[in-house]
Amino acid sequence: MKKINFKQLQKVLDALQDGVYITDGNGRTVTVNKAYERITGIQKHKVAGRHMADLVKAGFISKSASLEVIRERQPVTLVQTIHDKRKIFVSATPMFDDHGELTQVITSVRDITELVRAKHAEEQLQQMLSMRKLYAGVPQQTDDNLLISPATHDCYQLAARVARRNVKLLIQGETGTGKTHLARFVHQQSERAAQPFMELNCAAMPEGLLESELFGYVGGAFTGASKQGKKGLLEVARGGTLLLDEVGDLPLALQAKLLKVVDENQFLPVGGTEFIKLDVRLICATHYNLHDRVEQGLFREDLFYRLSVVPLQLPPLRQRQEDIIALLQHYLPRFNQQHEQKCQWQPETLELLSQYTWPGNIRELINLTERLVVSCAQPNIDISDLPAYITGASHSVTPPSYSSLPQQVASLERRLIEAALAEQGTTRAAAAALGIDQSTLVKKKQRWQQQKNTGSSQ
Ligand SMILES: Nc1ncnc2c1ncn2[C@@H]1O[C@H](COP(=O)(O)OP(=O)(O)OP(=O)(O)O)[C@@H](O)[C@H]1O
Repeated sequence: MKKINFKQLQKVLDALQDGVYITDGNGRTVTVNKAYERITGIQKHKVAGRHMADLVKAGFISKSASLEVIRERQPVTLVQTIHDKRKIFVSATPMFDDHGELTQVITSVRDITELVRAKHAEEQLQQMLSMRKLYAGVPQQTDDNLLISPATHDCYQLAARVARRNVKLLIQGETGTGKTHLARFVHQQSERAAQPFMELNCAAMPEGLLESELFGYVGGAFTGASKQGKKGLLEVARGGTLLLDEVGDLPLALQAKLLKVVDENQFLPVGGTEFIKLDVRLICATHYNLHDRVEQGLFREDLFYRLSVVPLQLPPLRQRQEDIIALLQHYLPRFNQQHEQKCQWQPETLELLSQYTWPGNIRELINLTERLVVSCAQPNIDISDLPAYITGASHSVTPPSYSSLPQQVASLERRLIEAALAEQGTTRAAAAALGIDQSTLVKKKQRWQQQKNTGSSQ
C-alpha cells in the first residue's frame, strides 16, 4: 500500500465536515483542518506548533480536551460554548504506539448549535402540547348537550352572527350560567374551530404565576424559572381561541399589560426582548358586572371597552324559569342512559324545581339531576326525593299557616338579597340593585352568618 505523506493527510482532513485538531503526545499542536477553522474561527497558523496550555492561557479556548486526554490516557467528550454562543461537541481520542506510548491526540469538533436548537424546539413543542392538554381540559358536555332555550336564544343567535368576525366578546353571567359553554360555541362556529380552544381562570392563581402562564417567559427570567423558558397561553393557543375566565379578577398590573397586547397585537414574554405576534381570538368572561368594577376602580375603563366590543349576557336560571323545566327534561334522559335507569319527573316535582332559585345555575341543576337518577329507589322522581334545602326553600311547599307573616317576610327578604348577591357579585352592587344601603345589606348578611354559626333560625 502506498504511504500517505503529511500534505495528502492534510487534504483528507480538509475534506471532512467535522473539525479536526491534532496534537502530539505532549499536547503540542500538530495541525487543524479547514472545518475546525470555520467552526471555531481559530486560524491554523495561530495555533500550529503551540502547546495547548499556552493556548488556554492566551484565551484561544476555555478548556483543552487534548490535555485532559493526556492526563487521563483515555477518550474525553465535552460540550463547549464558543465566542458567538455556538455550541460545539468536542470528542478527543488518544493514539498509542506498539509500546503503549501516547503519540497523538485526535480531537473531532462538531457544531451542534442547530442540533441544540432543534432539541430546544422539540422540547418547546412538547411543552406546548402538554399545556394545550392541560388548559383545553375535557369538555364536560359534548355539543349534543347544547340546549338553546327561548331565554338564551337571542344571546346564542348574536354569538353565532359574530363568531366569524374577529371581534372581542365579553360574556357576563353568574357562575354556572354557561359562559364557558357559550365561548366554546363561538369557537366552534368560527374559522378557528379546528385550532385549540383554551381557558385560563384569572381568579385561580397568584399574579406572578398568572403573568407567566399568560405571556410565558424566557430562560432564566427569574429565580426558579426553567432554563429553556416557557411558552405562554397567548402563544400556545396560536390560531385558536383563548377564554380569559373571571377576567374581572385580573390584577391591575396585568390589565395594563393585556391592554398593550390588545392594542399592539403583539406581546413580550416575561424577561424577553423579542415581541411575539398575537394570533389568538380573545373571549373574556366574568361573573361580575364589569361596568361596576370599572366604577369601583378595580377594572381599567380603556380595557373594558376594548374587551367588550360585543357584550353577551347570560341571565341566571331564576330569571328564566321556562328554561328550568326544559333543562331538567333535557338532562334526565342523558343520565338515565348513562346510569341505565328509567327515571321520570313527576309534574309536581318539575313545578317545585321551577320555583327554586338555583344559585349554582345550570351546573347545580345538572348535578342534582344526576344525583336523583342514581339515588332514586323508584322510577318516579317525586317531591319527597328532593333535598330539604329545595323543598324547605320553596314557597309552594311551605304553607303560609306554618309561619307567621313577619317570618315569611324575613324569609322572602333573605331570598331576594341572596339572589341579588349571587347575581351582582358584590354587596355594593347588590345593595344598589335592591335600592337599599350597602351597610344595611352587610349588617343583615352578618346577622344571618351569626345565626348560622350559633345554629338558630331566623
Ligand atoms: N345551553 C346549555 N345547554 C345545556 N347545557 C349547558 C348550557 N349552558 C351551559 N350548560 C352546562 O352547564 C354547566 C355550566 O356551564 P359553564 O361551565 O359554561 O358555566 P360558567 O358560567 O362558565 O361557570 P363558571 O363561571 O363557574 O366558570 C356545564 O356543565 C355546561 O355544559
